[in-house]
Amino acid sequence: MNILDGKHVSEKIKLEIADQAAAFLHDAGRKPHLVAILVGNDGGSETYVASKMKNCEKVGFQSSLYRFDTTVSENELLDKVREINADPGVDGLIVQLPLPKHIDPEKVTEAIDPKKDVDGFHPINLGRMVRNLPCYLPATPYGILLMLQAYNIDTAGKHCVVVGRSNIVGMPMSILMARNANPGNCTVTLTHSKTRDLKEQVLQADVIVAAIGKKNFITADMVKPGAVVIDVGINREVSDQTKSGYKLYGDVDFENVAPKSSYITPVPGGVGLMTIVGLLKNTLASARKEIYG
Ligand SMILES: Nc1nc(=O)c2c([nH]1)NC[C@@H]1CN(c3ccc(C(=O)N[C@@H](CCC(=O)O)C(=O)O)cc3)C=[N+]21
Repeated sequence: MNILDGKHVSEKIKLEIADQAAAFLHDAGRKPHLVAILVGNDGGSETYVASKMKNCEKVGFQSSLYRFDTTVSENELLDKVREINADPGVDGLIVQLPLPKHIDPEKVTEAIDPKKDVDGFHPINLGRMVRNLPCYLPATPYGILLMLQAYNIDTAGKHCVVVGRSNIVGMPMSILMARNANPGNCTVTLTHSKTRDLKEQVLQADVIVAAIGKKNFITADMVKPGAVVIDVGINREVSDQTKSGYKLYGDVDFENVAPKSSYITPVPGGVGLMTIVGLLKNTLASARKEIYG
């Protein structure tokens, strides 16, 4: 069993990004600039956005955070998105999800200029991804691809079983793993809450991507010996054992699955850290006009 070390890989890639950000500053006279919009004060969202901002500073990006109260109207939020779209000094814009119920996340996502959509959530970027055209890949799937690449894991011809069909992880991940690309070239099964005999499906997998959102959902009896296990879960539980007051659990029963796997991502210290790298790489690509010119 080998640990896919998100800490190590993300730090290494961040050094490369920092070099490229410094070169961009030298050439363009400004830093790559990421803007985040955060609505309300969901505990998870607070931590992730804070981490994104902190990592921007670390690699020499400018970052700005716009906060809104939960009571903000959809129109007010859309106005802010349009204002940032029009600002030539901004390269990337993300609106942290989830949003309060009275705001349609689809409307907000589609209001973001696809050229600044460094989350890769806009239907234009999604469509371009499906067609294997240059685009911003969604940060978490992108981070997973970078992790597989970092460890030279060859996925061609393998059977990949994705568990969970969310717009931000499971669905795009299933498309990326099936594409004619490396990593990719897998035979993909996308499973979800209505899948029958889920255990039998997952047992077929050479590569498992677990993105369900339930602690310890993937147990050792579901895993073929030698499988590559990618755990996207970030389930928080209150704990007085940690400084932060909470403990993170993945979707995989790590303790029992790890000995059966060939490679496995830990939580924390795995996919979450790579997600941030995906976002930083998209923001740099936007500043350098690599995707849309
Ligand atoms: N518009 C939007 N874009 C996102 O990219 C987005 C989002 N909304 N909503 C929620 C998910 C979740 N997400 C994570 C980012 C970093 C960690 C991360 O850094 N995790 C650390 C630990 C963090 C901790 O200690 O809480 C780790 O796994 O080691 C996790 C999860 C981005 N998301």
